[in-house]
Amino acid sequence: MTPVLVVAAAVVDDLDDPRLLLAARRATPASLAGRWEFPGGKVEPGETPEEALHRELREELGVSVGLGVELLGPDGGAWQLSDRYVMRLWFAEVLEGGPEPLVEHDELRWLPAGQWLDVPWLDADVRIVERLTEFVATFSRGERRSVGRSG
Ligand SMILES: Nc1nc2c([nH]c(=O)n2[C@H]2C[C@H](O)[C@@H](COP(=O)(O)OP(=O)(O)OP(=O)(O)O)O2)c(=O)[nH]1
Repeated sequence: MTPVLVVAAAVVDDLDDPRLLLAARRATPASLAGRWEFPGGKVEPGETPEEALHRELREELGVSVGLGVELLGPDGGAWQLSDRYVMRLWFAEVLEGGPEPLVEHDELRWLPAGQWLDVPWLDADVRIVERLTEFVATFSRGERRSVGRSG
């Protein structure tokens, strides 16, 4: 069976110099409640992944965002979450709105640099947060600190 595509965002305070990372604590379903994740969700038929991501962030957090670069994963460019789900993840910056935990989440937290791994992420997200941390550190050492601005 082809895995379902989930799209999500590493929302940071500033795409040009990311320090704070937004983590969202799941309220549902019971099996995932209390664990932290990247806001996002499944791509609906007829949507591009980027359209789905903008919709999910509006619905879940009440924000509109600008997208940065995609954090490519080891599984054909994506991140296998389980037998059923594969995820693609983009950096994003809030352009308008909250963010607030409107649905699915009961808490949002801006994690400071150096503390991005300090909440109990969903199991499949741990290696992604590790990669994200490395990626941002590499950028910060380079001349250009931006993690992009693509739409
Ligand atoms: N959004 C999101 N889902 C994740 C992450 N890590 C992870 O394992 N998942 C899993 C949890 C879910 O079993 C699955 C689908 O995500 P979802 O439940 O947010 O999708 P959705 O909002 O479209 O769901 P639904 O309520 O419409 O059914 O992906 C993550 O970082 N973000």
